Amino acid sequence: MLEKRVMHQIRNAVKALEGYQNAEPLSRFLTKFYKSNRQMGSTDRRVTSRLCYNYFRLGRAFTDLAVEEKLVVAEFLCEQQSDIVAVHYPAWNSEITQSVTAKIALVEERYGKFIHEVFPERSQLSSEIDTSEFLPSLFVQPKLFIRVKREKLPEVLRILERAEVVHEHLGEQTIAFPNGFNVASIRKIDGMYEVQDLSSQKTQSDLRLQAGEKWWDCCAASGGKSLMLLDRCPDIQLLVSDVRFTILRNLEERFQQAGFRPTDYRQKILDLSKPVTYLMQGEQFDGILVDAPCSGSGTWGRTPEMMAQFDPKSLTRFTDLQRNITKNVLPFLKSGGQLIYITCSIFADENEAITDYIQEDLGLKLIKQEHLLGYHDQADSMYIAHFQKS
Ligand SMILES: C[S@@+](CC[C@H](N)C(=O)[O-])C[C@H]1O[C@@H](n2cnc3c(N)ncnc32)[C@H](O)[C@@H]1O
Repeated sequence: MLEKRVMHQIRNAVKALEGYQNAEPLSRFLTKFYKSNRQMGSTDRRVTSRLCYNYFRLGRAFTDLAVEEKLVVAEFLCEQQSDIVAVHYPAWNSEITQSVTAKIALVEERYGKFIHEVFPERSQLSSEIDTSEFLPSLFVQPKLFIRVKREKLPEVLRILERAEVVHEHLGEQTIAFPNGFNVASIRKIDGMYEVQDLSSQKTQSDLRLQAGEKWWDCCAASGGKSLMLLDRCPDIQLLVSDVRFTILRNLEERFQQAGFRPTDYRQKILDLSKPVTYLMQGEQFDGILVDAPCSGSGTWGRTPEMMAQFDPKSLTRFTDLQRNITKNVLPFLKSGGQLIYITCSIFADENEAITDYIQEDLGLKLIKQEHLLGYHDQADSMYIAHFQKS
């Protein structure tokens, strides 16, 4: 019976993996896959998603193994209980609750060294990244984090406790939930929080903000960092911009849900890969936030399919864009103003090398740079550098 069920689970996962063409995020593909395979019930869908995500957590390792065998290895490394391991490799079943490091050793006993093959372009990693901690963390699904509005924290904590929801209050405004938790199902806290990774929440801890200051979030996307700025200091004058019109529409919706009115901020569509002087009417800002487009390599724990797909040549496209964006916003920063450069990358070319460029070529003074190493906390890893214009 168990064997039959496991065969069925593997068949579903293999079918999904064969259909996935790498052209879109795995989550989007799986939603479509389940729509066109309506016979799959909720358990089938849950197990298929888990198997596919675990499969991609092996990154570029085990390329010579059959998909079925790779699934067994992935389940062993990523899970604490697995019928697939129990059926296909019972010798590992009693070891499955061991630490990831111990399980890596067991896998290496059977297949030889593999851990350094998981992550692409390891030689490019910022020197701050400790691979002995980072690589094993790739087999652990990150947690879900929310940032609660300052004034709503006691109420949110009360509601979560009454509803007996498993959560950790990590201090200040941050609450963590086990991975896979559907926070939207707690309707009573609607509008009181934003889903935002722990490291992302830490990017503004050192920021000095004063009422009346003019700030520009120039790669705003749907406004995660901007909402945090306004939460810290609602009386700043905020401009948000992004190259994509559709994304700013999402921002408007999100700001509205968070209780902000369209008059609380201004928005522009700006392509900062080119100079934008003619569109900025001589504006000057006290602070500019550059949350730059990047490889996203610090977030691949959430999107492990990207590890296998990543094309190292795309790094130059990102680093050129990062240089151009920082250069093109600089004329609009007041003298004495702050520039905050952020990536969710762990590659030195997108982090320290851009910081060197901003200091040496653009002439800004580096105040502080920091890697927010999420692998200690089941969170994303990010980089932040804080500059001042003389
Ligand atoms: C890392 S995301 C920003 C995330 C956002 N700040 C947040 O906290 O949710 C980078 C953004 O840069 C934007 N971007 C990409 N190319 C750009 C360009 N040439 N000019 C301006 N923005 C650009 C992307 O559309 C994307 O929304």
